[in-house]
Amino acid sequence: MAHIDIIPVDLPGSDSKKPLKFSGDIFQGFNAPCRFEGSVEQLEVLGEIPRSIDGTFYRVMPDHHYPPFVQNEIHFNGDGVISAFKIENGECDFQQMAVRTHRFLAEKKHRRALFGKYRNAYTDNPLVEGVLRTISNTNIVFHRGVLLALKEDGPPFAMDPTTLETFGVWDFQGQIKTPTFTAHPKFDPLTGDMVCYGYEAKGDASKDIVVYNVDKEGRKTDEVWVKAPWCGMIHDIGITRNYIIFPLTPITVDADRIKRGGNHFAWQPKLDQAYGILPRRGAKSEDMKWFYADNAFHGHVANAYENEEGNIVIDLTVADGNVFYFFPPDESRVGEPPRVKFNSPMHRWVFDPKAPDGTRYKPHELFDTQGEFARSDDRYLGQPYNHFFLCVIDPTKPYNFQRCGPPVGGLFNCYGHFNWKNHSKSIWFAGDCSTVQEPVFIPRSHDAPEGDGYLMGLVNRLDELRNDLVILDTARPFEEGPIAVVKLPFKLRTGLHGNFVESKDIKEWNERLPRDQIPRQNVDEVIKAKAGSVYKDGLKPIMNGILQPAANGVKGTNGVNGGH
Ligand SMILES: C/C=C/c1ccc(O)c(OC)c1
Ligand SMILES: [Fe+2]
Repeated sequence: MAHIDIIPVDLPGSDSKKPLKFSGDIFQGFNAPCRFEGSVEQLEVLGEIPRSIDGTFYRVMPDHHYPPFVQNEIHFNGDGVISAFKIENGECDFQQMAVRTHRFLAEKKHRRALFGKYRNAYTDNPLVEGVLRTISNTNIVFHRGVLLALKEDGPPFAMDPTTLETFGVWDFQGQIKTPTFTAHPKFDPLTGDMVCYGYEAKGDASKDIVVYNVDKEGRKTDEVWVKAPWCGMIHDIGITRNYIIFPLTPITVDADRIKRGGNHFAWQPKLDQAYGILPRRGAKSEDMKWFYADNAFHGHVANAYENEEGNIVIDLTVADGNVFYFFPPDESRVGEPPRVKFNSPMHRWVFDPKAPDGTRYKPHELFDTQGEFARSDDRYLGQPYNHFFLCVIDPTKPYNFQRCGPPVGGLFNCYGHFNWKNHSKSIWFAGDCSTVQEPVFIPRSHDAPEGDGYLMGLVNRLDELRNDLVILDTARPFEEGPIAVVKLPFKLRTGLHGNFVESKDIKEWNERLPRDQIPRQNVDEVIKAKAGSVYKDGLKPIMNGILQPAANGVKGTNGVNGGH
């Protein structure tokens, strides 16, 4: 009788011809891989999309293209995929494309994962030593005719707003070459300036922060290098007319932990939170001041401004524990269950920019709600304002655990409209099988009052494994529900940030900056390994958590079988 050999099972990421298989809890239920690129014209619309909405809602989600080979992989380490909802004449067309990062292209060539842990190059397959490993999965912004897909560990990738084609790394015409660039640049509506920065700007674990101003003509007008009191995450900032505020979160970076193949970040339960204050124009390194407050975890900034006394007001959600459970403290005991419930009200801080470095503060005021992903009317960015919007967690509302399982991506079950003026709240509950993703605010018209317009965002229908794009009218109580629901015939995944871009801005820039004049990256060139980048200290990359000292002067081998 014929004998059938069973082929031994290879490690994921090996050269075997085994078909892809995703396993592990970050790929379950609503967060099952999407990996879709393409378009759907004329999505089904319930209700009516206001005809005055003429533009595209771009948003980004992490979506691993290949199954990871590292243990305890995290959602934040997935390839950036851009979804675009183009709205015109009451209709909506959908388009989706992965950002062609160097990492994505290198893995695509080999048809498997080659990059290891989140922000840890020591865990990569030696095949891709020195290849740029950022994945552009955190924000997507429009800047002078291009979309910039952003992740704070690397430079921006530019894309075509119309086709979602990736042009390549964007260095602002050679003006910005630092290795890291924030996912939260701020656009001042009064001056047209872009305020941006990079932390860990001199490599892993460096305390150096670089801060830039790019003016409305695209010229870099300011560059200042400052030091943080420790190397920690600076994910988002606030700007006022004259200052930049840098929330520094007590989640820190340790070079040795990284070299051992550990996590990039670890939560520090005993460390303060800090706020760096820097003048926006003409600042020198020594102008940076740091204020401190008790340990807590920063969410996103709603807005910031200077009040009549010349003090800095900054509003952001702040949680009372480590929201990033996947970056536990170094000393945390194995098997200790991560905390899942936090208080995360909107915090208002009022800082005196003339107070001495090291001054301690308490929150000035709290807005009683539980939420994250604050948005406000971008026409008022950096100026006195009243309206903000949040993804809200209302634990008193029902959740159908039986049908939906654990709420993937967090139990944000409402959109909220808040007003500082009278502390009013208006809340839409998305339903007992639904959660919501970060919304965008669209003004009703250019001269509409602050906060008057529409809130647009993706709802996860956890029972149907589908997304809806909902539109709420901010002039009506949110309790009345959306005025339009755009039905996507399939599901995406938990996303991060997005922005709405008006069609007229895209058209105008298509004329100012013809697409064929934008240089394109060369795929073969960008995925070529640039040897010696991170391993120069005598260590070679590790796989599956095992450190391997490099043989004298010998670089890592070809990585067959995952390089173990
Ligand atoms: C709320 C999200 C924050 C965030 C911070 C750092 C990251 O690398 C990231 O990747 C998707 C997300
Ligand atoms: Fe963010």
